[in-house]
Amino acid sequence: MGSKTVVFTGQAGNRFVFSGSDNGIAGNQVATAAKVLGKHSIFELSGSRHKLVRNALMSFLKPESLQRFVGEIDSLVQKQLFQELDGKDLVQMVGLMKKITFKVTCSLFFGLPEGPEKDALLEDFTIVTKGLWAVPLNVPGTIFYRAMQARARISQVLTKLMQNRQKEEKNKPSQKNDIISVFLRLRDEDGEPLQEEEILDNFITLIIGSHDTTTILLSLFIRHLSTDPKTRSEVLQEQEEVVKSVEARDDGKLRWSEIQMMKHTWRVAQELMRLTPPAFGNFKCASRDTSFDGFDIPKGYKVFWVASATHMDDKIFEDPNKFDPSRFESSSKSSYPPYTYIPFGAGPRICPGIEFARIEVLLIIHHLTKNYSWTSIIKDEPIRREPLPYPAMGLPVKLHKK
Ligand code: HEM
Repeated sequence: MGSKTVVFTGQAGNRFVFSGSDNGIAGNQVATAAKVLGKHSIFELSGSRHKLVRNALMSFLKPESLQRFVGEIDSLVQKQLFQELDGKDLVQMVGLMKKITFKVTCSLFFGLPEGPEKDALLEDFTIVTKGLWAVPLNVPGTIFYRAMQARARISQVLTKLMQNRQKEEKNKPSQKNDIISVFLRLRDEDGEPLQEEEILDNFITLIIGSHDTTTILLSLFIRHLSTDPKTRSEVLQEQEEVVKSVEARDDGKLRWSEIQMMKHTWRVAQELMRLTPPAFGNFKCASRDTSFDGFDIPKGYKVFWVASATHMDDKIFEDPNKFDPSRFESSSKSSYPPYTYIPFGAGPRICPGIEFARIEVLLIIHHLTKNYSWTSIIKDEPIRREPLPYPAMGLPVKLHKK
């Protein structure tokens, strides 16, 4: 990437990197990602502006708020899943999960209607994501150029969406509480609204931050269930209890209390993220001269933290290569120390989407296991990092309707 970079790999280093800007480490990405996401992206912000944008996101993404949306997320998941799977018995699961997570997110966050515009947007986000770590050469034919062109098209769609909402709100103020409304109503400490470009950069960041990471976790989950009968039967057993609980109610609708019942299913997800973190690590930047453990880190140096170094340390996670979701039971003796299990990062910049990812993953796994079983077409399909850890052939499976 052309930047001098310090790599951190242990608990003490993670604590230093994640503990906030007092240590001289800020959130900035490498130059390419900063251009693709935009200079106002939450990843680029620090101090009070970071707090302002983060608090706005959290007002929508915190568990207390998301509880109100469980019914809506569940309907969106079911609609997308069954629409895509109806009548099919051979499915590429990676592509399917990409489509479903993208459509659910765009509907819930932005109220974006179904149609060709949404499909084109998904294509463009795929192109933009490929450009995140490309060489920043903005000439026709390069990955970066294509990413910037796709970003321009995405900007047009999202700007139109924002402007329409602004007009609607002017004519008839509503109580809408999606992300667009949250950002349009947001005021800084001087009472000023955010500029259109600031909102836009953060919408793009939000979709990019949520899309591949959640798709990877779902793909790993679906892949694992087809190869590990013990885990499959444990997950199925828990999901059958959830089905009973939902069916015992008159309206037959899944609620927050049922999400809370899916504890083991989430532990399986946690263990999958320990072994294969969807985000291998992330870049930050030294905002001033600083030092760690006697080593100087000059201002401007990039800092990169790596999740697997602690996730696979046998002094932290006993028998680290063993797949064992029980490590995450709250009663577990082998509870891990802070700053060692970091699939979502840690500290003031810890991923704000954890709870949304948890709900979405649990609902998709719930409806898949309730309605289908599946077998992998490619035995032991490898995971390839390019740089994100996806099943190498897109995870084709044979579906069996229950
Ligand atoms: C399994 C799913 C996910 C994983 C593994 C994941 C992982 C991460 C990681 C590693 C970071 C960087 C933390 C750092 O460098 O300090 C991050 C930040 C972020 N994530 Fe996620 N994420 C996931 C889902 C989501 C979702 C669903 C959303 C949005 C709804 C989201 C939005 C963000 C945002 C906005 C940031 C930047 C936070 C800040 O700088 O304050 N992520 N995520």
